[in-house]
Amino acid sequence: MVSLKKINVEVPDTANDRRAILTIEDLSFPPGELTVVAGPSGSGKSTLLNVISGITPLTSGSVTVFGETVTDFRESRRDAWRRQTVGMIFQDFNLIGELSPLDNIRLPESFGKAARPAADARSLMKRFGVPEDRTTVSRMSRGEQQRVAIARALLFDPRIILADEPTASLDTKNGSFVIDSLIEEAAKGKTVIAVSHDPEFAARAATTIHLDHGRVVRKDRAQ
Ligand SMILES: Nc1ncnc2c1ncn2[C@@H]1O[C@H](COP(=O)(O)OP(=O)(O)OP(=O)(O)O)[C@@H](O)[C@H]1O
Repeated sequence: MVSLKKINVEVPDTANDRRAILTIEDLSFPPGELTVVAGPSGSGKSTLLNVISGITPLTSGSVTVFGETVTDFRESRRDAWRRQTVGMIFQDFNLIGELSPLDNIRLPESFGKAARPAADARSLMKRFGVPEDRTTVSRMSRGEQQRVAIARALLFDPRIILADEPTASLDTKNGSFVIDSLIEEAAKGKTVIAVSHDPEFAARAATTIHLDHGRVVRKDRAQ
């Protein structure tokens, strides 16, 4: 379980000195489920993902993941924790264009030791239908690049998967493939949280959380 308690994130603001961009009293994300986070631009969706992964520092509050209060971790421990516990998938993929798909998938191995052994990158390529004959990812289509990004996010078999608009720049077929893959991961017991405006995503999620002005304004549970 990922639990957020009494979260407040403030940023410097020229007009008011400080401005709250995320305020959450109590919010939990259960394992084995896909949760979609929706809301207008600037409502705090990416900030919420970054709070869970420990990238954005809190002004106050705590994030507890499987019994560990990760907001108490020192930076180096949090980095190591993130590497082995959180898989991140981004709208713009964050791949290195000059590297091959295989090297992109293996990239997290070079960031330091992880507690869990890395999965076989070639098996991940097969599972996600990544073409094996491309020398660099810059020569791949967006749909193919997103498959590489998903495979990379799963390299250390993370218990949490965070995806920021992972279908936004994809056509319907590739978008559905991404949603299917994330639902498959949730079915294995992972906590999957995806920011998305895509109605297909929300329709297939166990829960959709709506944010506005940094606050949860609605929570829809699938019937
Ligand atoms: N480091 C920061 N410093 C100042 N303001 C920030 C910072 N990070 C985010 N913000 C502001 O916080 C608000 C929420 O940003 P966030 O990126 O979480 O929104 P979002 O819902 O993901 O938006 P979008 O859908 O446009 O990506 C925005 O007004 C943004 O400008």
